[in-house]
Amino acid sequence: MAGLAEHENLFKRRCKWVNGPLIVGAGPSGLAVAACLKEHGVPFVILERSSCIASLWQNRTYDRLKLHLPKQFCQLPKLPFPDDFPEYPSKNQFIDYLESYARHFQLNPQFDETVLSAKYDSTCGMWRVRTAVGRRQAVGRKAEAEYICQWLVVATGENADCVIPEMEGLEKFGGWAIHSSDYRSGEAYRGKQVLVVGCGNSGMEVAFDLCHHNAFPTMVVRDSVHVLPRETLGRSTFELAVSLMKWLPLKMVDRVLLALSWMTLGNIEKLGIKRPSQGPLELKNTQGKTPVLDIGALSKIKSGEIKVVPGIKRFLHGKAELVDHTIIDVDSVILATGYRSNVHSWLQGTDFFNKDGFPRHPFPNGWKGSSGLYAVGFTRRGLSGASLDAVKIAEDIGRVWKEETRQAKHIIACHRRCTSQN
Ligand SMILES: Cc1cc2nc3c(=O)[nH]c(=O)nc-3n(C[C@H](O)[C@H](O)[C@H](O)COP(=O)(O)OP(=O)(O)OC[C@H]3O[C@@H](n4cnc5c(N)ncnc54)[C@H](O)[C@@H]3O)c2cc1C
Ligand SMILES: NC(=O)C1=CN([C@@H]2O[C@H](COP(=O)(O)OP(=O)(O)OC[C@H]3O[C@@H](n4cnc5c(N)ncnc54)[C@H](OP(=O)(O)O)[C@@H]3O)[C@@H](O)[C@H]2O)C=CC1
Ligand SMILES: O=C(O)C(=O)Cc1c[nH]c2ccccc12
Repeated sequence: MAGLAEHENLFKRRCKWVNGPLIVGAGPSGLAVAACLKEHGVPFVILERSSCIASLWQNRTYDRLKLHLPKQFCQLPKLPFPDDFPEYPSKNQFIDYLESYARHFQLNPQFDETVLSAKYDSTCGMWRVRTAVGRRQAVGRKAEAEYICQWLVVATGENADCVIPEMEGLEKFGGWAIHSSDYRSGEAYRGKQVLVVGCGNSGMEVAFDLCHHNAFPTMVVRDSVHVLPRETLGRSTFELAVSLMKWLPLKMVDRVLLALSWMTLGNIEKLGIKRPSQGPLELKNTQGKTPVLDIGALSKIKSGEIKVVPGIKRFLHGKAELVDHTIIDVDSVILATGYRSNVHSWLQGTDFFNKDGFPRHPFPNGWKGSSGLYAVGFTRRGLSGASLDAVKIAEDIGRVWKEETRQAKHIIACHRRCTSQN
């Protein structure tokens, strides 16, 4: 009976055959794979839950945001940034580039379509992907669709959902409490005591922006973090690290980076910011924890404009109690507590992804699963990692596509010959 009900559901949904791969997500990763597939002559469908490309960049970032790696590490395959872009493009320049990238390659994602589930059907050797069609905020029942495809490319990103930790008493706090992805600028916080929870790149940059709007930020550093200057000796620290990696082992590069950071930033432990025991690149590679590339927050911490406090024990009305039992006044809270992958909420029946929604096999082996499954943008290596994945995936699918097309043409030609002879 369950089988019959499932069949009836299938007929109620719109069912579509995808000629080529189905790509889930129209962020930089999904766009990069699609552009590379175009170059190989492979058709595809891109599904995107929001109403625009690169929704993380367009809808969930603050105004002050700039790329924090130099531009050559952030451009997508096959189309470089315009020559007049600065070393660190602004968020709007990056969005303009992505829009022109999508136009140039005529990628045309299907917007407002959220993938609800995807499962490999071994009886037909195809992926079955269920979606909800319509705006996320739309009221009423949404239409559903089902796609059948040979290849499934997961491009939903490392930052698909916000991490909002459970914090005792937050419901009693009474003031504004938002995630950093909802923060645009410090304009609305002028003169306010703002508690920024988290000290990754988002926490640091939000606290820095708040200073520029005459708010009074206090940043929670519950554990440890690496802070590196964005530039060392007039050169990008990241670029320097990439160059050193060609000659030195990772641990040695970490030591050089830490020595150079000490020269530029001084001893940050004196400011209440403990450094992790692993080096910055080692920590990024093993745990995915990105070092902070400082654009000015540290000097605000030194000057006392940004205060640093240890972890939070609980919230009270208009206040926060810290783990050292100090109680501080707080008008607003910004949770710069990071993001997580959402792959587990929709991809079923495969152990290719681990419990955190990242490929089980780390870089450079996490881009290809079995049965036509691929992952792009889960290398914890930012946009350059996504570009590397995209090129490999398109080559791999392109090879099979070419062979299958050749075989299909051969069969059609044989069929034509047979029918013309009879
Ligand atoms: C604030 C911020 C700044 C960053 N700056 C840099 C930088 O300077 N340099 C760098 O290299 N990296 C940077 N990163 C890393 C970042 O991960 C990449 O920049 C990039 O956005 C990743 O692209 P993506 O396409 O993999 O993921 P995303 O940009 O997150 O795109 C994924 C897309 O999938 C869609 N999606 C998710 N779930 C579904 C579903 N179920 N159905 C349909 N669609 C779905 C989402 O709506 C989204 O549009 C930054 C990240 C953040 C948060
Ligand atoms: N300019 C740029 O290009 C920018 C890039 N980014 C990138 O975006 C990605 C996400 O960055 P970000 O949003 O900062 O997230 P991260 O995951 O890097 O940082 C989250 C922070 O929140 C802290 N945290 C989590 N839960 C709690 C809690 N309950 N109490 C106290 N602290 C908590 C974490 O501490 P702990 O480590 O102890 O868990 C950590 O300091 C990164 O890759 C980053 O590099 C972000 C902003 C700007
Ligand atoms: O900004 C990010 O989140 C990135 O992942 C970019 C990035 C890739 N490798 C790094 C090493 C050090 C600092 C940032 C990055």
